Amino acid sequence: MRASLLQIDVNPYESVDSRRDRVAGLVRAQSGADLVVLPELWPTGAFAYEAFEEYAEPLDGPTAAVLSAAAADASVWLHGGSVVERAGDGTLYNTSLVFGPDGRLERTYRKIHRFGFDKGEATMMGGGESVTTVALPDAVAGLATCYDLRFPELFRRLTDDGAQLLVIPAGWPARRREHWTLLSRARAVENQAYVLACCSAGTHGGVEQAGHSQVVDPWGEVLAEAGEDEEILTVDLDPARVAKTRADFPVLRDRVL
Ligand SMILES: NC(=O)CCC(=O)C(=O)O
Repeated sequence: MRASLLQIDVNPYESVDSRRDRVAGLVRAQSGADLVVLPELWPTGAFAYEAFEEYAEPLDGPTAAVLSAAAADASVWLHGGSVVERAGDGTLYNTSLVFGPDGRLERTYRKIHRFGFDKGEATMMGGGESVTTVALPDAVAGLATCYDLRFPELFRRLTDDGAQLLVIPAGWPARRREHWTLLSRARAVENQAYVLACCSAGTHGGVEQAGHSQVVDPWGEVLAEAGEDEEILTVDLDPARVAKTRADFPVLRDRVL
């Protein structure tokens, strides 16, 4: 199973429309992959709070349309990172969209843990309530977004629900980069699962992004790690390694709580 993580530069040097077109072109170029992953809130950047209202969109909005077409053209599963969703009642959510290779929207996930303490998404957005997995042809993927990474109980729930890959789009700040790479590895080791952690690059809303997207195997080995600039990581995964790791070193079996 081949996965491509697109570490997109979210600097505000291009409009949201041009970025959508550029990202769609990058997705179309990944036709050899089985799964393509984008970062959190890549159209605006995760810290461009002032742009959230303007670019909020329904689940069949402009970003979904562009991603659906790109997934179908490349014939790939596409985890489209996340968008600012405007729900029917007007509430905003940080919502991930997963498309199948025919361009159909197969799954959505509303970020459960909102970041921002007393501002930002914590006050502007609603929190998701559903722990969400999606069955890909070769593996079950568990969905989480950025700040969710700090909450191991979510990942244990995903593992209990059958997740073999933990897919985490993010807009993680560079000033906490050590936490990003450390926690990504920790979630892989403690759940004996692949972690596909896809961050953005660049600076927006005054926040420099961590980059350093990485793919970690079920033993905690980093198979690939990006630098700080826009970059594409392409990695071959063997989902059978998840079952083998869990059988050879059965810590999940030995849980007490
Ligand atoms: N976009 C986010 O969720 C940021 C999370 C973050 O900055 C942190 O956990 O640290």
